[in-house]
Amino acid sequence: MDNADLYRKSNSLQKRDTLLCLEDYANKIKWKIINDRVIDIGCADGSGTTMLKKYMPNNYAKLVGCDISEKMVQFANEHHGSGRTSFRMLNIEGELPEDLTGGFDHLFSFYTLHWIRDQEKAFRNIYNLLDESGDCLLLFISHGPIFDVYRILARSNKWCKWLKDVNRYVSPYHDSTEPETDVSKLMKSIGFKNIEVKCKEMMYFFDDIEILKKSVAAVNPFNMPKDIFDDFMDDYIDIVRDMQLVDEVNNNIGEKITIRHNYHIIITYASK
Ligand SMILES: C[S@@+](CC[C@H](N)C(=O)[O-])C[C@H]1O[C@@H](n2cnc3c(N)ncnc32)[C@H](O)[C@@H]1O
Ligand SMILES: CC(C)=CCC/C(C)=C/CC/C(C)=C/C(=O)O
Repeated sequence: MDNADLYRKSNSLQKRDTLLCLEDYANKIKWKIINDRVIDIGCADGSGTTMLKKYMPNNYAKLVGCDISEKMVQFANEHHGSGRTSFRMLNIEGELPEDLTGGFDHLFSFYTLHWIRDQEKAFRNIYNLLDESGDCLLLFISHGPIFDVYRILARSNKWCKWLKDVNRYVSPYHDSTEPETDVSKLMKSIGFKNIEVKCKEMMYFFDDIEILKKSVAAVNPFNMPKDIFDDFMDDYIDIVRDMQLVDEVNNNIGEKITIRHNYHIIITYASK
């Protein structure tokens, strides 16, 4: 996924949940009197990073959005970079650049950590990005039907060739019966303190099939030729229908279709 403009236009679900999370948790963040240094991991187009400003003191020192995608970082700098706000490449499960280590008072990450295979490395990096007594607020998917649909398509003769690495893109907690315990134990083992982990059941309704298709396309991780992607999406939607997630209601002004999306997210607050 590196189409920043498509993601910008098709991330209402992610934006809604990020705002709900910030409304609930922003008052837990231990803001300094002045010169807070803030980092956002997995910034994508940068609009979520900019949203953070509404919940931060105005006198912050710097706000750095990071992403593994060069295209996302370039788009974010062009559209949201200014003064104390900048964007740079960083692989949160890679080696930390020296200049970032211990450099932040607060770390945020929304809808990113479920993309990460090496959870221990990523959480250790989060710990090491924080200055002493720094804190973090993280939101990521634990369980979601999108991953079940990926797995069904990966088992089909038609799509197995393009989805060979399907489990690379399934949340590490999708099959877990105790995701809260998994995350809490991992963070405790790394040395985090004041650990709060909540698994929340969420529901979101897509107003029509085309909106759902664009939302799925915006986070599509599979590399396949453009000329077969529409067919892939049609088969994707057929499986969503088979899962009884599409409600077709006939009202007096014609057929109304909504797609019900039930999923679980993990929200984590902790300090160093
Ligand atoms: C679904 S977007 C979330 C964007 C934004 N945080 C939001 O909530 O709308 C996930 C982002 O994480 C980035 N990402 C995936 N793996 C990453 C990694 N290992 N390190 C840093 N960013 C990564 C992707 O490039 C993508 O831009
Ligand atoms: C009914 C159904 C399968 C809906 C999928 C909805 C959707 C596009 C979820 C996004 C999941 C995801 C990986 C988000 C992200 O990383 O931002």
